[in-house]
Amino acid sequence: MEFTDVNDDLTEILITEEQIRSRLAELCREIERDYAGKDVLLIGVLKGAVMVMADLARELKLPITMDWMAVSSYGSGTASSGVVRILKDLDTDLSGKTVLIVEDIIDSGLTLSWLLANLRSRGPESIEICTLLRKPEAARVDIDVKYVGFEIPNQFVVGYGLDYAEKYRNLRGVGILAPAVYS
Ligand SMILES: O=P(O)(O)OC[C@H]1O[C@H](OP(=O)(O)OP(=O)(O)O)[C@H](O)[C@@H]1O
Ligand code: HPA
Ligand SMILES: [Mg+2]
Repeated sequence: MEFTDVNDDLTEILITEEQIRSRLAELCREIERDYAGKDVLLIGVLKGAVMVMADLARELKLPITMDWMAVSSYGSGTASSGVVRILKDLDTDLSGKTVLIVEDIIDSGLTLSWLLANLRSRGPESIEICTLLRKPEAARVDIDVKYVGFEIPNQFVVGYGLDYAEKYRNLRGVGILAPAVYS
């Protein structure tokens, strides 16, 4: 699916495929510097982080392993319920591990703040966050995020893994969803 097929559903294309590719490459160079000599466990948060995980992991010139956790707080709406449910837990034991959480978006921050507390209690050596997108104006909790791709306005976005009611995840860039689609 390309943007042209869903143009009516979007008010604006916010970030193109090429901008994502180039920003992820910059972030990877930072991560490579910060983690030189380490084995990094990337933890992807399903389902939204699938695209960023796939591209980030292939761009990184570091020995990495991957694991996945599935949590959901949005269901089929556009606002966080604040209630985070684990739909699938990790397969990996985190004790002593160097962990980098990979997310598509930090919106209210409620999902990650809950996830961080949960993962920290499992005894990793270190734990940091890499997110493609962040909405500073939407933050309801303060989270220390080491790697941020783009700061975006407080509007509901879709594409590159991000969904509305499970749709639009396969768009190659990120666009603002037209309010008419969800109101
Ligand atoms: O900062 P927050 O307000 O908590 O929002 C961010 C979270 O919401 C989305 O997940 P969602 O619950 O939609 O699940 P999904 O990845 O399967 O779409 C997104 O992928 C983040 O995990
Ligand atoms: O803006 C968003 N779009 C899609 N999913 C989301 N989950 C949190 N914020 C968003
Ligand atoms: Mg979602």
